[in-house]
Amino acid sequence: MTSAEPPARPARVTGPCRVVRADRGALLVVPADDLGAAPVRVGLDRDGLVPLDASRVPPTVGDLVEVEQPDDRTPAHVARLHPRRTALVRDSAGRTSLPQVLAANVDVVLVVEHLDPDPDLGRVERLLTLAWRSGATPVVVLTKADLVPDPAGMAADVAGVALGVDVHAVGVPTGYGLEPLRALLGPGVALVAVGPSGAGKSTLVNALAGREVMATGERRGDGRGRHTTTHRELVPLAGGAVLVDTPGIRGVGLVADADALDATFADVAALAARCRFRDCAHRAEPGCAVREALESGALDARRYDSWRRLAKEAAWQARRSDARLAAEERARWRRATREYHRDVRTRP
Ligand SMILES: Nc1nc2c(ncn2[C@@H]2O[C@H](COP(=O)(O)OP(=O)(O)OP(=O)(O)O)[C@@H](O)[C@H]2O)c(=O)[nH]1
Ligand SMILES: [Zn+2]
Repeated sequence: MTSAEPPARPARVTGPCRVVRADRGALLVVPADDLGAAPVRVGLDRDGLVPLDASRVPPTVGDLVEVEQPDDRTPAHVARLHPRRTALVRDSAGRTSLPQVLAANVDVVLVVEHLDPDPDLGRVERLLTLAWRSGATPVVVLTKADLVPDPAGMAADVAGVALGVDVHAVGVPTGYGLEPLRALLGPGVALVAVGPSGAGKSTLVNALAGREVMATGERRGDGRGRHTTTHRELVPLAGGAVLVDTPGIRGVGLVADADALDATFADVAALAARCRFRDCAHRAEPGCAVREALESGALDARRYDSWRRLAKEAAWQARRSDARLAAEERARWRRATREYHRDVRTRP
């Protein structure tokens, strides 16, 4: 393990750096223009937060930070966070906490689903919504193509629920379909792979990387944690691309919002826009374009149910975050009122 310790006097890093791992008290960073460089540890302020515009936020893997070190005797510190181009978020369970940013500045979200057993279309729609919400470009990858007779036909079926998204079928043992995915690994492109356990995320990423960068299902029976304290979570791949792999991303749930749902379900959104009433609930209202499409068969019942379910989740999350905001607003008022009364009391 000693060989993995950083050198006693680490290389000086200043200027824009990418976070390759974020821990409670410190960041591991590499220069933004040399993502394959050996990571350097940079301490954080006591609160673990970093200035971003007028606020302070917890930094996360993938973040671009500005590191300053006036001279060799002063430890390097993080001066500020660059605004995030994209953010993969998880809705945290706490009542007061905001959605947790699992990774920042991800460019491509690989939505990984197996062809054998049959792909779960609802899960693909769910993960596409998560990907759209992040601001990154989703790409669907259907694995285990080598195990089914008609991977192209199955991919066409999935493409029917993944509007505006590239869908690729791949079989890693035979190399089937891997070439078009390699084309995604341009310089500086950051990817994540999301999907259910056993879908083949690690196998796929390792095949693209040409070496083992993600531990596969078989290799983790040894009881050793994959994540040691010096383990980077932003891993260089071939072609200058990087993979973001954290324990949290593997099992990420849904954070939906109305815009992300409209992107995933552009067909249903277009129908809903044609309903007679703007607040149509698509139940029994006259002039409901969604119900008409369901009845004529133009809209698939499974897809409609999937949309309803995710829309309900999104609405629930929106209400919950409204409740949080209201609670925070009340707390701010209480503080302000208390300070006002204190000021009045201490006035000469
Ligand atoms: N035949 C075939 N098997 C595959 C393919 N991709 C993955 N597998 C197998 O599926 C199993 C699960 O693959 P993993 O890559 O570990 O799956 P994962 O999505 O990373 O799973 P977690 O680490 O649990 O999230 C392994 O036994 C792989 O060998 C494929 O394209 N074809
Ligand atoms: Zn309607």
